[in-house]
Amino acid sequence: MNDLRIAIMGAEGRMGQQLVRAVAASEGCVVAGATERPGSVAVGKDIGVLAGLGPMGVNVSDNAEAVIAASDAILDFTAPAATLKFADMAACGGIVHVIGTTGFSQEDEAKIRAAAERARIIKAGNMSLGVNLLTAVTRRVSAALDMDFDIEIVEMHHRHKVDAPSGTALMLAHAAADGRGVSLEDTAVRVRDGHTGPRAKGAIGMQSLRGGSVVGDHTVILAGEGERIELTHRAEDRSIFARGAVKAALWGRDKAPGLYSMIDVLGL
Ligand SMILES: NC(=O)c1ccc[n+]([C@@H]2O[C@H](COP(=O)([O-])OP(=O)(O)OC[C@H]3O[C@@H](n4cnc5c(N)ncnc54)[C@H](O)[C@@H]3O)[C@@H](O)[C@H]2O)c1
Ligand SMILES: O=C(O)C1=N[C@H](C(=O)O)CCC1
Repeated sequence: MNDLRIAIMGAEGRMGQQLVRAVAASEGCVVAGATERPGSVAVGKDIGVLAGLGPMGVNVSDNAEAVIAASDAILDFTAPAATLKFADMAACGGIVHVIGTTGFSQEDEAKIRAAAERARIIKAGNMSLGVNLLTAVTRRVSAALDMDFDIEIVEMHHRHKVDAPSGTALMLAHAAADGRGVSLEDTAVRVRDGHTGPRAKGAIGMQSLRGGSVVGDHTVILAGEGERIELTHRAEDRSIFARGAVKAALWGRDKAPGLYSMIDVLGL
């Protein structure tokens, strides 16, 4: 089988750099292209040099359409507006689109579902093995406990993060809601301020902290009368997300068009 030709979208970003290194270190795939937003100082530069690996002979382009047309898969950790454009382009080519971007609206999510009728999209708010295991555990524990246990999800990220709650917190909240057999839309509480009154029974709370260089911490708290369970994951290095994204691209190469998650990729 030929090596999977992978393009990195947003190659200059915190995740973009990790993705270049992860693809270069993996068997069965090559870095075939890289993009950045028009006007970025990275455009025209060798992606291997930018990632600290030495020349790779692949320059960063601001022409996403051309890069996608020459790729079998794209790894996309950019921004919602960019990801929606890439989803259309990836759907035209029927290629694998790994979406790590977070912060989508409900309308954005509907557009991604529509693109997945033609592309093979693997999308997750967190691509690490640990968080996807935590997601599976959260679903199970939430199913086992009754509504007398209050569920709160606390996340902390670095000062540059622009969306809240994190994509991971939303994944965990959806898993808790699924486990309980309720809809997250009906039970989520994202903000508390002022005279809130007592906690509503069955609410699933999410709280976001921002500061410093924190890569990503998440805790699911299940608080009952006289006892409390806390399930925590701490990301120490962004390479865990990048390795998951490469695994997802390789997994997706022989799949039918559709919208998949890392739970599918990892078989959890
Ligand atoms: N799913 C996961 O496992 C996971 C892990 C880490 C980060 N993320 C998410 O990935 C996204 C990026 O995070 P980051 O910390 O790398 O951010 P970042 O700001 O460092 O990187 C984003 C990059 O995308 C580029 N970009 C924006 N629009 C573009 C366009 N139209 N074409 C090409 N490039 C474009 C930006 O110039 C920037 O270099 C965020 O949504 C974040 O929440 C997800
Ligand atoms: O750094 C970020 O931004 C991260 N985003 C993802 C999220 O929103 O959960 C994953 C963790 C890091």
